[in-house]
Amino acid sequence: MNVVAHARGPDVAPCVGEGLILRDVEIALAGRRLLRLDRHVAPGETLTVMGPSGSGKSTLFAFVAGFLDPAFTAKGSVILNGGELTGLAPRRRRVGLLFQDALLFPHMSVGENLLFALAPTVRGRRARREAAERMLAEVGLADTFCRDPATLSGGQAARVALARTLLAEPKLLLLDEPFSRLDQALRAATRDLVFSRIRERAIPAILVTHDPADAAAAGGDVVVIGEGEAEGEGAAIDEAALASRKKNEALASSEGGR
Ligand SMILES: Nc1ncnc2c1ncn2[C@@H]1O[C@H](COP(=O)(O)OP(=O)(O)OP(=O)(O)O)[C@@H](O)[C@H]1O
Repeated sequence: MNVVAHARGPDVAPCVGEGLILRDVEIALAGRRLLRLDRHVAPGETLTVMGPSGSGKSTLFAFVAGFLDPAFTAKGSVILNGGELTGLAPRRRRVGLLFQDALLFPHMSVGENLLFALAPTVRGRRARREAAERMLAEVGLADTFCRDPATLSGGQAARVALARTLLAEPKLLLLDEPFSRLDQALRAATRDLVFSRIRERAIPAILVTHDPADAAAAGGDVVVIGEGEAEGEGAAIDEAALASRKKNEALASSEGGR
């Protein structure tokens, strides 16, 4: 067990090189700079990126995941757990993505969707099925292995998408407005599930959202990119993030004291 990777709390500094570093990342389109970022995201933390439509949020994800359109030029480093990602083929980057839509394969059962993504390190038909069943139980969907994805509610489909992403054992998660299609009640529950799994597994994550409540639930730093940045809106976002951070730190220190 890698105890260091799971250690958290205000008094436990992450080891050098852990997590995600975006170092002097600059992306330009037709010679005009779209965005610049210089950030460290510790294991289990989520950096929230906000900005108006067209400010480059999806482009940032494409760059980090390795499928940036050649129309853009990019500079800088993306370093994950000490290793440089830029230059690696997308499938070798171990980046998990969650989108607005669950994007489940409609011709496969829920379980088959999960098995499709399962890391190849789990060998043997039975072990693979058990791993998928365990993950479904973890997201509150035990006994849905044979279900047709078309029969799931939006919230259930979002949970299956999370389970599928986690089964691939990603080292980094990119969350592209994954809660925006859910109604208010489901949204809160799904957010809690996603961010608790991110913290438990000590995965660094980046969240793109337009909703300050998502940013607050993520609990990490918030960056606002693009020309549309409004002072008042930024301040409200920072306040929400700060309140959530304080709550997380209080939780972490009470856990550490146990
Ligand atoms: N393949 C492409 N070729 C040229 N320009 C592009 C391409 N893809 C996106 N763009 C432009 O790049 C800019 C950034 O787009 P991007 O999709 O990253 O914005 P976004 O912040 O994710 O927007 P939204 O919130 O609407 O999803 C926009 O001006 C967009 O029109």
